[in-house]
Amino acid sequence: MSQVAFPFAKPLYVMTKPIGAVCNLACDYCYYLEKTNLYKDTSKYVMSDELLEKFIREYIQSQTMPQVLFTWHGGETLMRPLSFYKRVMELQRQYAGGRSIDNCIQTNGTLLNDEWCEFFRKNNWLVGISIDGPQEFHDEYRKNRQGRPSFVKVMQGIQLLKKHGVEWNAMAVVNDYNADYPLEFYHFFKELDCHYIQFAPIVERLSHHADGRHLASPLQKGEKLADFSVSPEQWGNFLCTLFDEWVRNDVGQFFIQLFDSTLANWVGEQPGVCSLAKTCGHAGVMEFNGDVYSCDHYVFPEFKLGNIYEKTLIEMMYSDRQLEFGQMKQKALPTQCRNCEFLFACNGECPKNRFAVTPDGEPGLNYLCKGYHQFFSHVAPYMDYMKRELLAERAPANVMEAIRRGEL
Ligand SMILES: C[S@@+](CC[C@H](N)C(=O)[O-])C[C@H]1O[C@@H](n2cnc3c(N)ncnc32)[C@H](O)[C@@H]1O
Ligand code: SF4
Ligand code: SF4
Ligand code: SF4
Repeated sequence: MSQVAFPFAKPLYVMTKPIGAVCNLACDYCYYLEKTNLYKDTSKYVMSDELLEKFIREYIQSQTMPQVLFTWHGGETLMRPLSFYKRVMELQRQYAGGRSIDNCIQTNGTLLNDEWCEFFRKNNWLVGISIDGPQEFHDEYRKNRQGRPSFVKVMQGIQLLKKHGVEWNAMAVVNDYNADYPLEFYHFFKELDCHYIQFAPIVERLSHHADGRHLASPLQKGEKLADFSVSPEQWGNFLCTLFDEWVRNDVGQFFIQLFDSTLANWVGEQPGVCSLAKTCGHAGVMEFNGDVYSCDHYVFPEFKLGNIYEKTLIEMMYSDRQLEFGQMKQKALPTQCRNCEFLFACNGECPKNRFAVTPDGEPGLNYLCKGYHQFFSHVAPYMDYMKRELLAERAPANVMEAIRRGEL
């Protein structure tokens, strides 16, 4: 058995895939859908009741903190019946042992109905809805297998969540198609009265695997970029334009995860988004059959940590392999990043995107580097201002007034 670090100052965090990669949609850019190919000997990608109970018990008992966060992820989480999640609640109550338990669930929103919403409201679940902005942008890639778009259903789902007073936030991806319209995008979310927004860049490379998967593993070199990927220039312009609007009008009202995380790094706090953190490996993933992987974006055979029937969650999440996976983010930084004035904010971003080469030929540069560098340079004076306000125990939102006074 590998060495296990104990006790833990941080919560142990493992996202769960109760229906594996199975989904009622087939979004063109999805990194997860093709993971069913890893489990070809199964026809049912469904977590058993036995595994669910084992996971819930062990997950709760592995925590050293009084709060426990469960995250239900997919595939499409709502393809499990409501009875599955009612059972989750039952088991959590049974094994809570005095801890306070929170749940969040990520969904495409198309299967929501009154019953689901009542359940989420009653049990205080946080619902993450994937929606890529206005209809034209969303429907470009978020379709079902027959090519039918999903926007109308997602919007019906959001209306139901609102009607029932369910707490929800939006997850939007930025791709080649929607990246040039940051303000249309942002206004759409503001009109929806969505105050917590996560924007994630789409970066994927194509490859051929014998089992039928077609997205490249981070270990593969020289693979072709997928057309739906956002370009570094688009990403930089998207973030800067969005930031300009937000910093003038919406600080403290609308929370854009990447901006909050940038500010966190500016003041030396832990950022909320892993891509800007110093290390990786804090969030594992457990598949429907108990297989545990290093990260949701590293569900590849070479990054499997084991199976919960063979090793404990603690053994896997605190194994040497996982600790190395976490450190690799820093250790593998190219010289350009090590010398970069914004390393403290960027940390070289996600290692999965580090397939570019620096101008002097060193591999391992982040493909989005140019976009991030543009963004950090652009926001630096505002971040400096907000940092000063925070350090003086004043509200960072004062930055808006400073801009109006012409100080920035
Ligand atoms: C894989 S889905 C699973 C949960 C659920 N089916 C949903 O769509 O919300 C989780 C999130 O990943 C996003 N996503 C899909 N493919 C992506 C990719 N290639 N890169 C980054 N995010 C991606 C989706 O838009 C979604 O917000
Ligand atoms: S709805 Fe979610 S899991 Fe399904 S294809 Fe789209 S992004 Fe992937
Ligand atoms: S590999 Fe990327 S997605 Fe995974 S923890 Fe690291 S930064 Fe986050
Ligand atoms: S901006 Fe570019 S050079 Fe600087 S840390 Fe980020 S990826 Fe590296």
